[in-house]
Amino acid sequence: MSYGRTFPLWRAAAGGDWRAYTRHPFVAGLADGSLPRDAFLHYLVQDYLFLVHFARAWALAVTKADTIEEMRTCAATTQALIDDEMRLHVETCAAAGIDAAVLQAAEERPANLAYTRYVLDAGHAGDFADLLAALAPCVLGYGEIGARLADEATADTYRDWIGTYGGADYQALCAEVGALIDGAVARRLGPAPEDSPRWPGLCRRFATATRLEIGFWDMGLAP
Ligand SMILES: Cc1ncc(C[n+]2csc(CCO)c2C)c(N)n1
Repeated sequence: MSYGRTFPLWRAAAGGDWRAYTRHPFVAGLADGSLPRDAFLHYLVQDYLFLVHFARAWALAVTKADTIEEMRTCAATTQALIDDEMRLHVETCAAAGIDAAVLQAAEERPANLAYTRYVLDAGHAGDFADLLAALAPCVLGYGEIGARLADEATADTYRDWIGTYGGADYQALCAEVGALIDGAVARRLGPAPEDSPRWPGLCRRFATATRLEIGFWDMGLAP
């Protein structure tokens, strides 16, 4: 999956950390069904809290956008997050006896806090491009993982999760976000963004968020 022009460059700049994120043992356990159920549910509860803050980050992106088209994509992503993605969490947890009140009252793990607040700070301290560089590993990494597992999964234990991220709707969102990033970077860094003095900083933001994704999977394996 390339999801545009910029993402493959940022992914390459993240080096081995990208592979450690997208081929983490947690991901392998989703693919072959060996991930213990309690680890998965613990991850989902933390991920619900994560999504609350990611919805805030995409809403912040609306306020940092420069064009109506950028605003529209960020507003649509905020809504999809709240209405579609969070539903997977709420419904899967409800089926396991974890109701909405328990989800909302759960305590955030430090790895979760670190990641979500890093992304929000990237948006507060920087501009739209900084925020997108911090958001990209999350959106596009899950797209890459979902597409691969849709092909390679050997068990259907976690088919709902895999179907959410490997499915056509989510893959279309990834293509849209990839195009949003390409346009935003071209608009702010010019036609040869790799030559801009801002380029290394954006690569660094992407790489940091990638490491925080690894930390999130690690946390998932330690209920
Ligand atoms: C730790 C963690 N990383 C990424 C995602 C995936 N994700 C988060 S927000 C969003 C919608 C668009 O931003 C998507 C797909 C997740 N759920 N949990």
